[in-house]
Amino acid sequence: MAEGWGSAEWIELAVCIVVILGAHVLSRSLKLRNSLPLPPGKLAWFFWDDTKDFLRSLTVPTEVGKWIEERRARYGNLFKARVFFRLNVFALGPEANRFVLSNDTKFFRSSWPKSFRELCGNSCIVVASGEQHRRLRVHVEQFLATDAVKRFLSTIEGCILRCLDSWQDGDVVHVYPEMHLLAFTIGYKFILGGSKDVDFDKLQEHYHVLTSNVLCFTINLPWTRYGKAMRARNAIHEVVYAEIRKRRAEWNSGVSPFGKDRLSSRNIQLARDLLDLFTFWEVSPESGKEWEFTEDEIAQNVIVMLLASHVTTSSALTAAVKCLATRPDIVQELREECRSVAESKNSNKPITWVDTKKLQYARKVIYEAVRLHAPTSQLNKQALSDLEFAGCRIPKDWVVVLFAGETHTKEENFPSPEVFNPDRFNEKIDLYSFIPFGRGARMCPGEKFATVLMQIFLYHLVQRFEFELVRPEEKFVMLLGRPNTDLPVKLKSIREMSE
Ligand code: HEM
Repeated sequence: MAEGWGSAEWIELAVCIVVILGAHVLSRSLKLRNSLPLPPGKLAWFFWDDTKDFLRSLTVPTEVGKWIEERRARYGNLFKARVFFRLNVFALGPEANRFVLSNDTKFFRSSWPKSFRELCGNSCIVVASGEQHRRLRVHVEQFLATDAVKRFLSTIEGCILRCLDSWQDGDVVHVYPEMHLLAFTIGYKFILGGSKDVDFDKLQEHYHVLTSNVLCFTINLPWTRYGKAMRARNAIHEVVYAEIRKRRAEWNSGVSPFGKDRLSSRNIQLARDLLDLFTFWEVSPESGKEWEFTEDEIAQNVIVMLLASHVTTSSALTAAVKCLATRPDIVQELREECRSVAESKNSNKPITWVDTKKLQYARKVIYEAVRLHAPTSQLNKQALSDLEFAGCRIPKDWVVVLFAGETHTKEENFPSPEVFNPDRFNEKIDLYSFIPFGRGARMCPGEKFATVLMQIFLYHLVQRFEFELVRPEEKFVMLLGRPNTDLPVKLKSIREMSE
């Protein structure tokens, strides 16, 4: 047989057989994949059909949750829909949360609208993927690990006391704008150092323009939302560039707080803020780079961190005040805990890390507030390949949408879900039923920081004031991550009451 065949011909034959067999196996597995059905649901022909109703459910207080509930009743926990310009699978409940979040970055990348990506930048931690995300994440996690938060406690407390000192007996305060300013001020100091050279009011104004227009059509004209947001973003970039150059000039002259050393995991405690961390991180000599991160990468990251921290924390603080204002019994229990911590020390002394550990009821109040009113209610993850979940196929590039708010308010996950009951956190809670900070590889690295900040705020608030809602009948919901109301509350000073 095959007279005259040499070894080259035999190898060619073997390669052909392997290729044919491989193609056969691949086509079988593809057939199998394609034989799985897509999730149920109607894909509207025109993108606007579903988008307008979905948008209403995100922006009109009386419509929140309706769009999802109607489809869940029709199709179950997994359904498809064409919303915005993309194909989505809406996946509800803890099992879907587990599947997606425990495989985040492996099977999924985060999915942000074009305007967000262009305004925040592809190198910022929330948009970056793969190796770039991992590298940024290592830095951010190291910095936000307990030690940096511990060192920052007195600054957090100082800002909170200044806020509460401006509140007087009998005042009506608008909680959301107050919390927004507080969270922005603290974030600014923690992330950008709070330099006196920066015009704080201007910076805050630019942030306001950026955050209110970050989701929009990307038409860059002077009068469009995108045009305004881009100008605000460029102005913030200039502030950050100026600060980086100032610090690098000091470092070059050897007058920085860490002389001419670079920062690394060995001396990370010397970093004054997140900007130092990104600006002076050590570079491996082989890389040939002068600095680990470019000015643009640093600006993108510090800007997105300040955005991610203050928008969410201010919404969560407002939710906590709203929940407490309707439950004097819970305020009383919280007050007792706070007083007992204050009495265990000289109450004029700054709060310590050990004190915050004792504020366990305050922590449960916060968790319960973000369970009921999750600031980041929706997580969007784009499939990196064809996937299988719950007997259905999720095609590559489709976006899986998870809803924290929906999981948090289902009877099967939290009995009597509408009741504000911090004691439910006495029991162990299933990890994927409670996801206000996400889970998995992209879980919020600022959770510890945000929780401690909120504990300290509640610690001082309830020892100083009673508070009641000015408009108790008002519905309180999160619309695109912020409350639908400024939440006016009337204050009664505790000291005045006991006199
Ligand atoms: C109550 C306050 C907060 C809430 C509810 C919250 C919520 C979240 C959620 C749900 C995610 C996950 C998003 C995903 O899976 O794609 C996230 C990510 C993130 N959060 Fe927070 N966050 C809060 C405060 C903070 C603070 C104070 C900081 C910074 C100091 C921060 C920085 C970040 C960053 C950088 C990410 C992106 C992580 C990544 O993509 O790897 N957050 N946050």
